[in-house]
Amino acid sequence: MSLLSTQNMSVSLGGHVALRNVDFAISAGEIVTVVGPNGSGKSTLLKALIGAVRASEGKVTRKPGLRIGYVPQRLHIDPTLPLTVRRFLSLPHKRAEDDIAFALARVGASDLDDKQMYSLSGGQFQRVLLARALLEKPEILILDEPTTGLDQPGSAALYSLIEDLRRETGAAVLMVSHELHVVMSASDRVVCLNGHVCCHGAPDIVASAPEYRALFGTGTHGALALYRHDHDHSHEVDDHEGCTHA
Ligand SMILES: Nc1ncnc2c1ncn2[C@@H]1O[C@H](COP(=O)(O)OP(=O)(O)OP(=O)(O)O)[C@@H](O)[C@H]1O
Repeated sequence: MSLLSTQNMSVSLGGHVALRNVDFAISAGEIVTVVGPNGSGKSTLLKALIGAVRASEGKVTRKPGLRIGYVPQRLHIDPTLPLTVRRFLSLPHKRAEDDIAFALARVGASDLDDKQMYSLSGGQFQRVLLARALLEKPEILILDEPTTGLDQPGSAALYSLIEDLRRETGAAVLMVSHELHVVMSASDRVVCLNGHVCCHGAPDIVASAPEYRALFGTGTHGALALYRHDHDHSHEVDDHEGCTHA
């Protein structure tokens, strides 16, 4: 059974159709990456899956009682608000000190617990958000462009941490990313969005799909070949429906 899925889902935001007729599913333990141009509905898909925005048509199905750890694309913290990392991790639910210490240690951020949230670097902030997601003991981690604002070594370290967490906890990972060559190599499946699902499937299949190339060009293909890992498991059937370009 899928952890999360959508059936023929459309989402309208302020009269604008951000997503239409999306069929999507993610199963336990999978790493699925969502790619697509700016404004193609990637964040909207994630928000619909966690229930933060409503489907205007179709539906979203969640495994009953599903524990989700969500890392948003942006989180504005008022710089005038004194808020330590430890206190932040206890909002909105009070958390046990031990759980907070464990989550921070797990993301390599134990030394940050007394720091003010506004004083964190981009990479430290992302790790704290990941620690907060881990406090949910998630069956699925949902990450919206987790490496935004990080330099190349910083994003490589974060992706490697995400893979370690998946291996250790068995949690599925659903993320949005623009770093195609790195992320696609570490994903079981890639979903390419452009207001609807342009194509999806194993990274190499998507990278060579005409719909994907029409959106992203052919430049990443060589890099993908370099970074690709070997698959010893099977994938869903690929869907090559047509893609409309605005
Ligand atoms: N609250 C809103 N009201 C109206 N339109 C919205 C709203 N939120 C998002 N949109 C529009 O919906 C579309 C999809 O937005 P979304 O943030 O999901 O795209 P995205 O693929 O995540 O983009 P990016 O790569 O820039 O983060 C965009 O055209 C955006 O302008």
